[in-house]
Amino acid sequence: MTHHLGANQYGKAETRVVRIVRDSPVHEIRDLNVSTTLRGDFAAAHVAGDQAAVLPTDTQKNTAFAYAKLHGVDSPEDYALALARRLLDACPAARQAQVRVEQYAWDRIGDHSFVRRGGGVRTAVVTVGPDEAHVLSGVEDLVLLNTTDSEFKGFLRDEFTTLAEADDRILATALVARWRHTTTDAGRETDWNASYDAALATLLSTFAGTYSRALQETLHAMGGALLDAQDGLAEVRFSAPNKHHFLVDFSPFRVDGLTNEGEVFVAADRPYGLIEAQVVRDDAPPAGDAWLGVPGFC
Ligand SMILES: O=c1[nH]c(=O)c2[nH]c(=O)[nH]c2[nH]1
Repeated sequence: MTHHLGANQYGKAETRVVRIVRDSPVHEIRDLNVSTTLRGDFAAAHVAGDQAAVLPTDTQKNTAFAYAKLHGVDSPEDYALALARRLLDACPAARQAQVRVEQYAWDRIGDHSFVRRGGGVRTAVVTVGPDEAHVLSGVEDLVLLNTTDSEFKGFLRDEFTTLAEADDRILATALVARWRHTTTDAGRETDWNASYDAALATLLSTFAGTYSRALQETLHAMGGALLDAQDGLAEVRFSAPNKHHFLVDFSPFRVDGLTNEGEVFVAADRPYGLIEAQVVRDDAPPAGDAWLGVPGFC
C-alpha cells in the first residue's frame, strides 16, 4: 500500500499561564489557557524522524510563559499576536502559527485578592425526620486567589521532602463550604437568603484579609469569622483543594534581563493538596444525621 503524509500540525496545548502585575500594592491578574500550533513543512519529522526543523512544543510552552512577562497580557488578542509572531520567527519551517487563548475572568475582592467570576454554586441540604430537622447551607466551586500574603514554611522534613520554603506564594482554592444552622424556625431573625449573602461576604472578606501561613490557617480563620458573624450557625466544614501555582523558572532561558519576580506562574491542575477542616461552636447542638450522605468532608 502506498501512502503519503497529509495535513499535519503540532504545538503545546493548554499551557496554564498566570501573570500577576505587582508594580503597585493593587495587584492585577491575567489567567490564561494558551494553546500554540505550528503549521508548515514538518514532513521530515514524520517520514524520516528528523527533528531539525521542529521547534519543540516544550519551547513553545516556555515562550508562552516568557512572553507573559516580556510582552505582558493587556488583552488575550494582543498577547496571542505577539506570541504567534515570535513562534513563526523562531521556526523557519513554519508557514503559520496559531495561538488560541482562553482567559478566565476574576473579580477583585481586595488589593491582592480575587474570586473567579461565575463560580460559587449555592447549596442547601435539609434532613427532616419526625423529631428533627437540619439545614446545611453552603457554597461549592468558589474559586479564590490571593497573589501575596501567603507563605508555607517550617514544615516537617524527611528524606523525601524537596519542597522549598515559600515566603510569598499564590494561595488559591476552589472552596466547598457547608455550614449547619442551629434552627429551622420559620420565624428566625435572618432569612435564609440574607444569611447566605452574609456568609459569602464573610468568607470572601476573611480570605482576602487574612495573612496565611497555610491554607489550614486560612480555613480556620474563615470558619471562625463565619461563626462569629452569625449566632445561628453551629459549625462549618470546608473542603479546599490547594490549587498550586508554581513560579516559572526563567533562569535557564538565554534572554538578558529576563527575571521572574513573582509575576509568571504555571497553574497546575493535579495533583493538589486537599485541605479539609471543621470549625465548631463550643456549645453547638448535636449534628444528628445532618451530615449523613453529604460527601466530601472529613
Ligand atoms: O497550605 C498548605 N498546607 C499544606 O499542608 C501544604 N503542603 C504542601 O506541600 N503545601 C502546602 N500548603
